[in-house]
Amino acid sequence: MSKPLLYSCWMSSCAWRVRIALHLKQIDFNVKTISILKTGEPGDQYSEEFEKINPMKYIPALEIHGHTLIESLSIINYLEEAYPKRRLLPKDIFQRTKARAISDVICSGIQPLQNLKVQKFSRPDGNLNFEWASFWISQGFSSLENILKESTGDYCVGNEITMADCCLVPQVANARRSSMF
Ligand SMILES: O=C(O)/C=C/C(=O)CC(=O)CC(=O)O
Repeated sequence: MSKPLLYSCWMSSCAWRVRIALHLKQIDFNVKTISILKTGEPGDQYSEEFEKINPMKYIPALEIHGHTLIESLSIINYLEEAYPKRRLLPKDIFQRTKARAISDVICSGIQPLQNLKVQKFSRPDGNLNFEWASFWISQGFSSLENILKESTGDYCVGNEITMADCCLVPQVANARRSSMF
């Protein structure tokens, strides 16, 4: 079998979630870089070639076993089912639901509000809008802190790494990049 191929970019928090999951599950993979932010020209996610990979024009996408998977959480859920060895969801059903909920909060409630295209659309000059990004990340993190108070141990949910941690770490990096800290 050829190695899985991840369409990724160093600055993409969405792709980073999947990179963490692949590494935790010790799955060897190749990377095809999609530069999502370029000066003076559209990022590679807008190329005709990449639109065929993911019509949403977002990374990540993962080519694996002859299939192309999109959306970071769907990909992580696939990895969890296909490669159960190093679990990313707790055994307990309520802990599992918490891990999924925290992942959803980050992936649906925080990150999309500071996506590159959203930041650019929020300014008349079409440049990145760090003030906008910081505002929404800060709002989201305030709520997330309260959610984590109920679930956290060494990690987001209890004392085992879960998919919630795969989502949190890259989001903290996004916050740093938007000069929140
Ligand atoms: O906003 C865009 O044009 C593209 C976004 C993505 O490809 C998703 C992504 O990686 C967003 C991020 O984590 O920065």
